[in-house]
Amino acid sequence: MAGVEFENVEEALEKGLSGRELDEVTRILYGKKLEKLEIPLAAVAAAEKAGFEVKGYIATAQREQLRAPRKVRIAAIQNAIVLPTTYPVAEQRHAIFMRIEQLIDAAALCGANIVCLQEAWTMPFAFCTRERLPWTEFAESAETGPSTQFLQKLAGKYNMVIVSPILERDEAKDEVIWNTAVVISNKGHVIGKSRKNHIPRVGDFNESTYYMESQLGHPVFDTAFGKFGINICYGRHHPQNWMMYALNGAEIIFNPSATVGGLSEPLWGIEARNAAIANHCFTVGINRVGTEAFPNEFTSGNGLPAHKDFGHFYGSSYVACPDGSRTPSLSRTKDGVLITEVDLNQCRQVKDHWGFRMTQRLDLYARSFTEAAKPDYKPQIIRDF
Ligand SMILES: NC(=O)NCCC(=O)O
Repeated sequence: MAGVEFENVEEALEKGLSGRELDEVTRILYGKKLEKLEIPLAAVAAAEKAGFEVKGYIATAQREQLRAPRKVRIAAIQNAIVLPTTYPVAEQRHAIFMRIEQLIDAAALCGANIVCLQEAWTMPFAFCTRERLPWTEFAESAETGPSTQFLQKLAGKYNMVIVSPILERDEAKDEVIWNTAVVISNKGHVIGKSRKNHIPRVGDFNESTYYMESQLGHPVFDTAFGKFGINICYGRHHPQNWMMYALNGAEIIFNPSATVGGLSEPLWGIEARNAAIANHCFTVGINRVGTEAFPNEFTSGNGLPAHKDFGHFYGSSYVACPDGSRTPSLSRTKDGVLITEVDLNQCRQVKDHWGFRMTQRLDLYARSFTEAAKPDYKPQIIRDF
């Protein structure tokens, strides 16, 4: 989209509505209103100085007699690339590292326990080009690569778990490239990794040129601050993908993404939120911001002229809760840190209330999926002719 980008849906609602009408529209669209979390002055000052946004919310649970509250502060970080895509790879990456350090420092000031970065955060989202060099040079070892080493220091320093979605080169196995999220513990060691399960072949998202679907299943990481899984970007369109992380015990499912307004924006606020409701867990949608232009033109396979940019990455990161409530979004245009204090006890409380797990009938669907996956499957249709 050319010209000035529209800033934020919630701000537009607040400009147009007020009083009881605003409260009712917000309740119906967003669920129970989440209280604001006070952001420490040092974080506000750092954000103002460096030109990013910090917002905070609190998602409560009922008090229980036998379980203490399990409060965890989740930080979702969204950002634009810093240097043009024509700069040397090492310089582009270093500039992003420096920016991410500012954002993580601010998250730490807000007491973040788990931080998740956006998909392929170390690089421009160059997969639209279908070119290999220089973009594949951003790929690195999940266990020992530069971004892992960089984040290990911050994780240890701030006692925070960090989810780092990168372009991985599996140095131990055929040097193949993967779209991977590395999980770094609050002590600074690599706990493990999860890979993207569903690879897009839509619009300019030509990612199947670079990497294949994960063979690692749906790992859930049991960390000092709760159990979570990572459903990378396009996987959010697949309800079964969310469901499998939840069945493996995830209380939080992160959805680090890179997606543009022209393609997916009307779906964005629905999919992660619906997954939180359906699976009795918290979900965290994180999307990059900005417009990234590439040196060479590429086409979108739709008959329109070749072009050099992808369109606008609309940010709008948010957290959705098991009870259907959600935070407002971060900006559509600015880098930002969204801090959400959640009480993980809400997962089981909502599970007991709505009972979707109890009524899910996995055995029925297991049989149906097995049949539907057969090449000679006949859909169950009853015809009126
Ligand atoms: N990165 C990625 O998977 N993007 C696909 C587009 C979308 O799912 O919105």
